[in-house]
Amino acid sequence: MAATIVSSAGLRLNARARSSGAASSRVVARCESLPSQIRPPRLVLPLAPHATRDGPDADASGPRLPSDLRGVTLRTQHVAPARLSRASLVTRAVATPAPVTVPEPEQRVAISAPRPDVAMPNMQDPWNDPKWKDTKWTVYRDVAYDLQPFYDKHPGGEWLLNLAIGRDCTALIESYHLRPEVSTARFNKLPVLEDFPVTAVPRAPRPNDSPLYNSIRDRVRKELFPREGKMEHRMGGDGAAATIVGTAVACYALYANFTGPIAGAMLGLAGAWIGLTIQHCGNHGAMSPKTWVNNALGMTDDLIGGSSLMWRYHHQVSHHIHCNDNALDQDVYTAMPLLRFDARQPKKWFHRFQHIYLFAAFPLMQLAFQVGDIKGLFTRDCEGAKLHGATALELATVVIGKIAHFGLLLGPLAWGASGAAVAAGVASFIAVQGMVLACTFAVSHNVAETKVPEDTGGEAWERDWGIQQLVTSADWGDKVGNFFTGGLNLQVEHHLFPAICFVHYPAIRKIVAEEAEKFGVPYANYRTLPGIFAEFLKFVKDMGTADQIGDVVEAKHKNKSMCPLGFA
Ligand code: HEM
Repeated sequence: MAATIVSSAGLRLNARARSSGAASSRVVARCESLPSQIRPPRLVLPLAPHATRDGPDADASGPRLPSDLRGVTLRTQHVAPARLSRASLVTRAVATPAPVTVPEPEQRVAISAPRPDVAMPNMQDPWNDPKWKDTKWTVYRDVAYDLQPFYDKHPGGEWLLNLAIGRDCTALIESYHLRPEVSTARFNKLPVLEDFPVTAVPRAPRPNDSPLYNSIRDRVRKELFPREGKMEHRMGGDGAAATIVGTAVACYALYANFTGPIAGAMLGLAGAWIGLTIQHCGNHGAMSPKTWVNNALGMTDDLIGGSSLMWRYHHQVSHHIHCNDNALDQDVYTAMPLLRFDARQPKKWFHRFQHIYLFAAFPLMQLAFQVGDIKGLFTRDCEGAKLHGATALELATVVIGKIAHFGLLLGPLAWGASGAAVAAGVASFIAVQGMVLACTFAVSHNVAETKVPEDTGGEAWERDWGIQQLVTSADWGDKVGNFFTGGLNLQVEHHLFPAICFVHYPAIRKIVAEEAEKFGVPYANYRTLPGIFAEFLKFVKDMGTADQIGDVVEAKHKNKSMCPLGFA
């Protein structure tokens, strides 16, 4: 049996069904109509591998088929491919004989992407309703809670808890706590907000509904951290932290005494090392069991020119929860229109040169962050996530951080360095740090196999979160890369376990690889940084000319302007 399914984004799926017995046949969905350079060889249908959805009576809480395939009776089958290649995006499904229903074009529903922290259209607005406006509300699995009684008691600290305020926190809760039964049990002690308009709050993904994720996490708990409750998953990074801080202090001493482009470049390298490692892991609450240590290390981001507050919202709420989602992960769309990292974004004539001018744009990344941080302070919005829970102290860190950062950079003027030497040193610092950070961040989510066409997974919150993390991230290198990038080279492991200290990722990686193979989910893995960087450049070049796929999906920005100055 062979059928052609045309997706809502105009993709043509050739569903080949080979008879393998009277009752079932095997279907391989293959994406054929995209230009070869942007097309993953096979299309992922991110269904939970052991889950079934056999028609309209299936459990409503279970995984849902991509909208194009609704009507096709599919039952997923556990398949262990003989060899996992970095480019194989495979889902095989066992189909019970049933007619393949191809939706007519007019029946196709455009994917809407309500912004996660703005009221759904035509619903009550708990963010602005005086009844709820000042409540520290959160929604966990369709129930609204008041977090106030837990405010000073959260073992992960107040700043992380604040991320949950004013949104559906399900994905944050279930991806951050290694013992989900402990963290979710705490909800039983929190006041339920009975008449809260829960349906007005856009739903978050539900990691605990992912069999793949649950399976990996169970093994990580049992095999790597059997002494449960001892917080060992947040230990082990002290030596790395001391080395990195020591290096940064030494580089600053060099810069202070020999101010100029070379010392500025050295300081830029040290700043990038901080940015990749201790600030990142600290802001995730994963460098230490002590909250104050995580907060202090997290604030090194402010010293190197970023903002720890903006980073927590941007990175953890927007990027981690919706990794590589075209409309909800701000890392995908904020580089537009300058850089096009996704074929679903509109193409401009100059994108064909982006693989060249990218080398001029990346060194300026930090300047873009500076503008974004200041804007975010006024708008209480970092583009991908509103700062609903940010306290006055957290907001103050943005201002204090900028003063400290520029104070350090311009400090040599106070003890006699010339303006030209300081200017050269600062320029060199900004360019080197920006280049290193941008390159290291970008490769992990911008190679061909990390881009899954939008319409393969249904609505953002419906997708299997575990599979979504695997198929949108790529690993490279091993322990050495892990030390120098704070685990960002093992991006898949980092996305699955953001609250585990990076020193444990190489061990977790073995479990991830085995489970991915068992579940038949592709796991992208490059041997070296140059290897993945070459693929990244090729991908950026391809994106410069690739035809646009489908409609542009944008998050809806109802209540967009919260800023008295009219920003946003
Ligand atoms: C919204 C309600 C939340 C509740 C009820 C809650 C509950 C808890 C509980 C009970 C623990 C101790 C866990 C254990 O001992 O195994 C914990 C730890 C922790 N929480 Fe939360 N939490 C919430 C929100 C968050 C958020 C939004 C984040 C991150 C963005 C977060 C990050 C952490 C971290 C990093 C720890 C440290 C220990 C660990 O890794 O389990 N929590 N939380």
